[in-house]
Amino acid sequence: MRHQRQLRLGFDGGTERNEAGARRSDVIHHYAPTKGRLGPKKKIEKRRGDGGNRTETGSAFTECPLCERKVALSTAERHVEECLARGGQNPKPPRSTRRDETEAKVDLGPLVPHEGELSGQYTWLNFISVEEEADLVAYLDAGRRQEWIPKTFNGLAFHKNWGLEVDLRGRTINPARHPMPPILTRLCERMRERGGGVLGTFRPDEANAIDYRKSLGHSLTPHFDDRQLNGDVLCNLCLVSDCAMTYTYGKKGEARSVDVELPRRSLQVQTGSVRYDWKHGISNQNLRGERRISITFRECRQDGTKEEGELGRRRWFVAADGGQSHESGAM
Ligand SMILES: O=C(O)CCC(=O)C(=O)O
Ligand SMILES: [Fe+2]
Repeated sequence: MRHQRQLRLGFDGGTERNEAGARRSDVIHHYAPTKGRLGPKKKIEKRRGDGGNRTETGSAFTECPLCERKVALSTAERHVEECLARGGQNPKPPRSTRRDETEAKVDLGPLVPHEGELSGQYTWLNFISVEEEADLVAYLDAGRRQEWIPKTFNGLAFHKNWGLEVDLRGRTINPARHPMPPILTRLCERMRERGGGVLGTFRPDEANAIDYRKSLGHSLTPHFDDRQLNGDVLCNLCLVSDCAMTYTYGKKGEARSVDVELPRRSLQVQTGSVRYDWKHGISNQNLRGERRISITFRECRQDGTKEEGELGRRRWFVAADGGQSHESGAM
């Protein structure tokens, strides 16, 4: 059965009319998507007066009523247009049940792919030596440019960051206040030069370190690193002690979960399905030692900023019913 759905679209303060000349309160599209997966109650509706960055639940994401993917408010307009053009077909169906076709063809170099269902998850064992690990920890603890600071976002721990700064609330990418230091850029070069096809073009321009203390109850709550502002590849360097990272897929109650061991001095790579379809987190009990440090390397999607600029003039206010997102994961 096809459901008639209502999509109410609008523009932010100062822009009373869209390009077609319609008043913003008049811009209502009715359409019947090809799939009837959504109930008739489900609608996207604009909300006025908050700059268009947050839904009523405070989320920077909303659910597309057509494909049901979570999309950033800042990119919702383009997404819905593309989705409409596809007749409501999900533009990126979850890939969790199949391995990326590229995986078979790419030279993996030292990357060991997950043996089970986590397509796009790789481990590079002994990415750094014992001496390099000691130097890195000493560098981080010396805190000459930045001290460890407590964080509450995505779970309690201490953290610091380098390189471009992703503002998850404002949906912008800002210049670096703390440039990536040579001790980290050397590691980025190693990833690119020795990491085979998966990392061959990886040029991280941001990194964050997290310092977990088991006795303080630290953990990493399940999250996606930002799927609009961060790039396709994430690399987590593991220091001081081992842990198990838990990947979860699907809605609460019916979610599948898979634990992956992350040995100290290894580099974990997340891309493809594991990066986009599975949340990742680390429970306190899965920290194997009293202290664990991770450094996560990412590429920012610079086009995310450009898009934000282009859309700045006519931002969408989109609030999906109950559409609170668990995104906003990246540090
Ligand atoms: O601690 C880790 O290994 C992962 C950290 C992480 O997921 C993040 O910073 O987004
Ligand atoms: Fe993460």
